[in-house]
Amino acid sequence: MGDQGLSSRRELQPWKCLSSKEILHTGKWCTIEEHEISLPTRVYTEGGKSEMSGSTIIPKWIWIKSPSFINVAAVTKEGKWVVFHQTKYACMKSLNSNTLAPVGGYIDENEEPLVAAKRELLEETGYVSDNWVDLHASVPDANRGCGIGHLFLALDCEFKGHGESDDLEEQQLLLLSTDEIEDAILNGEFGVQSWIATLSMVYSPNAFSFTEWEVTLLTSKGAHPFLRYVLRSAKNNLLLSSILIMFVGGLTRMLSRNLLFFMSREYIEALIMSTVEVRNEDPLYGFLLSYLYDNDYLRKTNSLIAFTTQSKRARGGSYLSFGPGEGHHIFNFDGRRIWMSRVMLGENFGRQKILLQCYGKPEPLKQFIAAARKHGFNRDSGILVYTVSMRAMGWVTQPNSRPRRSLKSVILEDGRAESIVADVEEFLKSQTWYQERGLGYRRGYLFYGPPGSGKTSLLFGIASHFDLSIYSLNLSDPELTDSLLQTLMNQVPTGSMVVLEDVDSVFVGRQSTEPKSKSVTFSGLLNAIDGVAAGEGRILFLTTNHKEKLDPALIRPGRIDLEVPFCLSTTSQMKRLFLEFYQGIEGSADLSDELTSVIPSGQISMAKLQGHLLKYKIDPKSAVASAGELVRGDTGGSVQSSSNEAECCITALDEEITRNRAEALRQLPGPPRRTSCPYSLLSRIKT
Ligand SMILES: Nc1ncnc2c1ncn2[C@@H]1O[C@H](COP(=O)(O)OP(=O)(O)OP(=O)(O)O)[C@@H](O)[C@H]1O
Repeated sequence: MGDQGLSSRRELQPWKCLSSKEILHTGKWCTIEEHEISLPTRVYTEGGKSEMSGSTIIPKWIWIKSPSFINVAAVTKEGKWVVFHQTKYACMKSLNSNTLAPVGGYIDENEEPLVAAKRELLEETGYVSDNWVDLHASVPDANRGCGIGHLFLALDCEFKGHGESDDLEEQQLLLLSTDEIEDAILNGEFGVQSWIATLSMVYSPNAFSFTEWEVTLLTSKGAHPFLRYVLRSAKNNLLLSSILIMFVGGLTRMLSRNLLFFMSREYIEALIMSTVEVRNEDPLYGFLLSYLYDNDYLRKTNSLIAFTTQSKRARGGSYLSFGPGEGHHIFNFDGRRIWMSRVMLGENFGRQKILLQCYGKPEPLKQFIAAARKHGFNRDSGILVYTVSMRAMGWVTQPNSRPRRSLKSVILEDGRAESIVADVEEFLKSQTWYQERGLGYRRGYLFYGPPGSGKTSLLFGIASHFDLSIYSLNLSDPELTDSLLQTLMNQVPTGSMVVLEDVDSVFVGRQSTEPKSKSVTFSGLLNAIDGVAAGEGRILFLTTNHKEKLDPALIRPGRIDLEVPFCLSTTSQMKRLFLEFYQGIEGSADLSDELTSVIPSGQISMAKLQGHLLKYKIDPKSAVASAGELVRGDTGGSVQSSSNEAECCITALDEEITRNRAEALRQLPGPPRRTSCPYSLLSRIKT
């Protein structure tokens, strides 16, 4: 009707507010007013013309005043979009869903919108930017007002420290790629219109002042800062702008979206460059960091990160190391140029990756990684101990996380350590044997006995001897759930040791010692040990001071194949520890006899004796002279001791081995046993 369909715009008559009355005031968040409105009336005449004809009065037009606000589309230097995954009251109540959200917040009284935008960006995310683009100001509600929304684009954002958001909702900071933002907009993941507007205005090729090519250039990782500068300058310079827009815009429009992809940096990179990615879950990650620093590859870098590495050589057992900081680094390896990026994944710093790139085939990268690995293993070659990071929701380790321990240094009754080691060895070489018989390729050991009797020490001795990694689980971690435990067990590589220490402190019988905790249940633990998800080829070690508190189901054959008792020190153990300690000192042998005449067998733990000897490092005579204080009124452990306990303990081990052997043989299925049967070794253990 009338002037519909014309592209030229004619002058329009605005509504007039004749009077206003406040009907509700709730402090700074909301004031509701009644406005008396005069509404100009236009009538359309024949021939499509229109003219004003008086006015209509609306006596009570509801008008809402609420604070103006800002929204910021923030893009990091690496080309990632900083957004939140949030639960918002209105989105939940009206749309029944969580939402993605850009940075946003209300403008304080007398505050400039840009100042508010900078403040909110820092407070909410910890990022700052020197490159701001004022996108637009608009009202959220066409009829009722509700303040003004000022929309901004912040480019080249840099992380300066953790934000201190005063937002009330639960939220999670995300760093998304441009593709992910596009998908999220199109999939309706942003639940508020001003947010969609903020991001679309930047992203959409035609919607606002930036072309798609410009956005790609402005937000792409590694875009040359000079190009960014030229582009932004061009926005303020008519001549340069025209040339650039003619050139870039013309080119962009000539090419279809798909063609643009083929010109993209990623595609060109994929064509001419090789990339290797290393995640921090892998020990290689730590090896790479140390290798880069130790070999001076980072001399041109001024962004470093410091960390501590354990060392056998350095005093105090550790030394300071440096690695490349977050971001990009370039170095030459064997005459080849390598580009390296260290990237933090997601909103927390528990998960990281390193990207290594070079032109052409990946050979230089492979050689570089092999060299870093060798360097890592050679440097101090400690044992890799993996623990669970709840932030990373997985296993994490550092190179050389624990120094090695020789088996010789763990003093048990003669031949005991060797027997257990032989059992592990037989298991490690019997994978085919297990497979042929359809048996789960798993073995479990229970180390039980008083504190300080060498259970943990033997674990590390075994790991060092076979060069195995240790995956250590803390079952009492309240964050650890049944399903996470299953996932973790499933991730343990073949031929690794899984260690659950002090199980009795988590479960007495089937009862959790922390009844209110949401952590692992007893059945969850059993499933993780031998359920479908239990890792193949893993060796399980449970340790406890109180075997009697454990539910028989936990240690039944199949879950635990060998129970190994540890005892308070026997006479022969004490003698050997003493002689090890004072080796080379004359008269030690006689003194060791004297020591064992003062301390009867089965009275104190090896840890306690070791602690005593440490007080007299070079003075064995005084160590023996004061040894009486060790046995006066103290058993050295929470497990009741008796003078013949050590001997009982030895007998117990013999019995365990016999029981295990019988049990194992009973369980063997069909095919005839071959000489490589792992249990053939058990007959060797029993002397
Ligand atoms: N049999 C042993 N031979 C050599 N050293 C030992 C022995 N037992 C204990 N020690 C020493 O005592 C300390 C504690 O030992 P360890 O942690 O292995 O004991 P544990 O049995 O695992 O104790 P807990 O039950 O409290 O965990 C270590 O420093 C270790 O060197």
